[in-house]
Amino acid sequence: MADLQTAVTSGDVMETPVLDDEAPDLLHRISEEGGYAYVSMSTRAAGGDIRAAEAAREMAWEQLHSGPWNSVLPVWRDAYSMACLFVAKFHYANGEFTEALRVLDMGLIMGGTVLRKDLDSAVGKATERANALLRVSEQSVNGCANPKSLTNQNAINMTEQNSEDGKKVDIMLRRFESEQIVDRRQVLQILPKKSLSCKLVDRRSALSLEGFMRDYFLPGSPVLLSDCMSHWPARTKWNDLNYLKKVAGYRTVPVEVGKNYLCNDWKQEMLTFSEFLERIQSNGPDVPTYLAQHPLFDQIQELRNDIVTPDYCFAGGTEMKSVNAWFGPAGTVTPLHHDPHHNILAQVVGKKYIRLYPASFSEELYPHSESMLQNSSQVDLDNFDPNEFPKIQDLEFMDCILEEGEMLYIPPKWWHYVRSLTTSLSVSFWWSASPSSPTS
Ligand SMILES: O=C(O)CCC(=O)C(=O)O
Ligand SMILES: [Fe+2]
Repeated sequence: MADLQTAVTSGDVMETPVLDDEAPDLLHRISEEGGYAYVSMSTRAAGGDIRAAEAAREMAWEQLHSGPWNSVLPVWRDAYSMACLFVAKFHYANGEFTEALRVLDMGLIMGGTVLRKDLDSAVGKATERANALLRVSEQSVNGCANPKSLTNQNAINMTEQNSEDGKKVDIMLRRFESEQIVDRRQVLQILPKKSLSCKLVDRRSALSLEGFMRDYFLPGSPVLLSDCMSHWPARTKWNDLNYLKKVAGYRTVPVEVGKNYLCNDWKQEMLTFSEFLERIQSNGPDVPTYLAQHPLFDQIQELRNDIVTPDYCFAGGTEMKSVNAWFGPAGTVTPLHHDPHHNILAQVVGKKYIRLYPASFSEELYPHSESMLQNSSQVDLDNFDPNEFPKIQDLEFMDCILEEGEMLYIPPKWWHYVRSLTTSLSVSFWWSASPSSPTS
């Protein structure tokens, strides 16, 4: 017990070998961009001044928000990572491990690539410490030690929450199970008009890569792929919310709150994964909280180990563009839109309704005119006036219910609308075919 406690709170330093190597060059490049104040604050931060570290982080943050995301210079993203590492170092030295993790996650989410290794390894160390603290405080709740003698109040709070966890997690799991039982009549009441009445997407079991290429990839046609995910560790692990809480509970993730990204009341928030799981549990379908299109598996290695890149993504000489998580409660809607890449959407937990219109129907689907939204339709399939959007009325589409353990292939530029019917955890793999491929 004493050993554990010492191991947890002894003030060892958070090492940052890449930063130590890269800092002079990075600071030089930042001053070339006119970031003299940032350079001066960072230099003071490196010398042990926490307020300077925080000021540097603020300055980099402002640069990240000074214009459209794609116009932000990469050097400012690396500057943000560097400042996050400085700030996290102070928290770490003070035994504030969950706070250090929050700052490091912001660095991973918003920062650049140069200091990624340091961020990942610091996350590993801080997670270890936060978990050790949690174990100590759990033991203290059982009467072995005084939790107030520990430094990290967050870990204690988490233990206090955990004393109810037996009950809570049980409820979560029952909810997951009962949500699987959704009958067709109930589903049709929730879905847009005419759902499941047109052409259903082909469903193929254990389809070979050759069969996939020949019948779907080359013709550019969607297909539901079943019996090809049973080997994913996530298929067994992610049904247990306790597991997700354990590997990712302290980590910060960006979530979307509101009906969908085209609505005025829509906003983004940063939550810990534990807070997010609690929201999933408590949210009514009116205000869903959706962890949508987030590269969670670049951020959280343990979760990366639970998923497997489908062989189908190697069709056409793959260049993987992004692997994203889409986690949320029943009732999340991704409005009608298209993406430029091939997509395998893999359903790990729960089920979703998906409607697809071919790429060639673009004109009839009333794309927004602003450049940022040109890949989204103005039509809200859940509620639209046929007089305003007459062309979509009789348009044929394909649709399906993507069941747990199945994948859907969506060809590039095919329009898709997605609604979760249960609590749902899915992963999308976007890839582009090499230029020599006929479908690139
Ligand atoms: O699952 C969703 O809500 C949307 C998925 C999607 O749009 C995609 O994978 O491209
Ligand atoms: Fe999409």
